[in-house]
Amino acid sequence: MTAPDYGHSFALWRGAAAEDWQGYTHHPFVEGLRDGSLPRRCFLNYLIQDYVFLVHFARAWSMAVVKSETLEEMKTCATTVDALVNHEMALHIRTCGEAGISEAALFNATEAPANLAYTRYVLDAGMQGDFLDLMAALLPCVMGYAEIGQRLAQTRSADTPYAEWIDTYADLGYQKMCQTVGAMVDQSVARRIGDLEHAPRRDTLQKRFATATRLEIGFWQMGLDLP
Ligand SMILES: Cc1ncc(CN)c(N)n1
Repeated sequence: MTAPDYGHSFALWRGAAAEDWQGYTHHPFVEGLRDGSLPRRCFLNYLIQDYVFLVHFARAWSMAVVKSETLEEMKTCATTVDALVNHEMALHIRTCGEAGISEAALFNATEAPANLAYTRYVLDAGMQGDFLDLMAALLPCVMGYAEIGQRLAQTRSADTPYAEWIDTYADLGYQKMCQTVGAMVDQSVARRIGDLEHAPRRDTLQKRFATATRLEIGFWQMGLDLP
């Protein structure tokens, strides 16, 4: 399988967080989506939480619009907000709707602690830091699902009931968005701090990426550990 190109900064951050990245992208929840063994109630509970997650993630990407320094950054971040609220969430609304869960119920769902911790961590990264702090905390979410979607589309069981979920993230449109975001982050890094590998902020940014990656693991785990 050829590794998709999501940019140099992402590749550095991902490489330095390799063990956590593996734990995130190959979590038992993900394997359950791939082979179809994930219980339906776990999937629905995850989707409910993920709807709320996406609401707050859209807020974080909106903050990135505010913290942009160029029109190009602004456009890419605004497009990502649109992709989250108008496209990705459609999957959640449709699938939960088929299970009798209304959109109002999704919007008003009580956030699980792992969900709350993750989204507020990212929002805080943006409030305390700058555009790059925000990007380092946001990339595991965006690129991780792109990697998972691509791998699962190629290796899933023919009869997994989670094909629609997998296709949402394997989709060319989603993959292209990740490449655009990855290229933007490379330019944003170069513009603000030059060579990432030798920048004084290298470790801080790396830490933000690694923390968000571990919070993704916690999110999957929440999906398995039903209340
Ligand atoms: C928790 C989580 N992480 C990432 C994604 C992909 N946008 C998502 N929907 N949910």
